[in-house]
Amino acid sequence: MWGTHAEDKNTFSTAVAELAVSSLIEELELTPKPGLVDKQNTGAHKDLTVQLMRASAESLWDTFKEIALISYDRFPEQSLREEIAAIGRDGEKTMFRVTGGINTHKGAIWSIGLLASAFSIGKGRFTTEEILSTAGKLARYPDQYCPVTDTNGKRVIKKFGVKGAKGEAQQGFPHIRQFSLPMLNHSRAIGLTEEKAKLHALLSLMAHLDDTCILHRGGSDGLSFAKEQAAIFLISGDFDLLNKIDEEFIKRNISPGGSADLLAATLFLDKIGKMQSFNEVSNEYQLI
Ligand SMILES: CC(C)(COP(=O)(O)OP(=O)(O)OC[C@H]1O[C@@H](n2cnc3c(N)ncnc32)[C@H](O[C@H]2O[C@H](COP(=O)(O)OP(=O)(O)OP(=O)(O)O)[C@@H](O)[C@H]2O)[C@@H]1O)[C@@H](O)C(=O)NCCC(=O)NCCS
Ligand SMILES: Nc1ncnc2[nH]cnc12
Repeated sequence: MWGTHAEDKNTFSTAVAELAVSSLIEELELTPKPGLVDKQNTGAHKDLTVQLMRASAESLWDTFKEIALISYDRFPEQSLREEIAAIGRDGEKTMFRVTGGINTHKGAIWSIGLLASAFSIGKGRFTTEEILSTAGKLARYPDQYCPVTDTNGKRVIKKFGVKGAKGEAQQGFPHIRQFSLPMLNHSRAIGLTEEKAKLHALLSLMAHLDDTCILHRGGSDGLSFAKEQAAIFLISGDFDLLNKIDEEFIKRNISPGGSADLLAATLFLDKIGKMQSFNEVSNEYQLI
């Protein structure tokens, strides 16, 4: 049953916000995640708790809804890029207010914000590939109002010559496309539980991503160690290893925050895909 354009847009955007926030919470609750906050411990983060991260995730509901609202049925173009950047920056302010200045979800606002915008541009009908490439296109427009502040990411990108969160998005999220989404689906196909499939997806990101959060805390030795440990886990398939890797990451102050954000973005796309298949089977198009 269809409503007016304004009603459809509002219903759609509410659903997008639900999907985005529930993806952040699903990532948070996935346990055991090496070096990250989860239900078992706060990983390599002395200033974070699972409650604070949940509050941060929930505070971003309006940000994702506004991004979806403003993007609905638009074209990926410079003006839209600037409009969602302004909403994203307000979202960052909200997050910092809720967390007392701690960066919990900046990378996630960026990545899921762009994907939510792309999904909304296509009014929910884009395939995963189209969402990823449209998000990449949006990210490639220059952000002329971006403040010239120094960030951990910018410092690390300059020092180590990596692409960081911006490059990942501008290239259309190659690590999601090549590693985490295929790994999630493969793990399900071989009969692993949902929890294990998501842990596989996370570790597949960690094994390949140049995570600026790890580089900032542990330099290139920290990053090489993290990638190696993730690869050892994936080859072994031994889930008990995750607790040992967690202990080691905590000792070395390693936090794969960038991989955590990309896992949340992967879960967001996965939820979209599932919802679209359900709609196809029921032979009607409805988002919620
Ligand atoms: C383009 C922006 C993402 C800004 O980028 P920049 O690199 O300058 O900013 P950072 O402040 O460093 O944040 C980038 C966050 O992205 C995550 N990340 C890292 N590597 C990757 C990667 N290869 N691919 C994807 N994502 C990645 C990472 O987020 C996680 O780490 C957080 C903690 O990091 P940090 O702040 O360094 O904190 P600590 O380690 O605790 O250090 P201390 O300071 O305490 O010592 C964690 O919370 C995760 O979120 C990076 O932090 C973008 O923000 C931007 O330009 N936005 C403008 C608005 C806009 O255009 N929006 C459009 C769509 S909404
Ligand atoms: N679970 C988590 N722990 C620490 N930092 C994060 N950034 C995003 N998710 C995170």
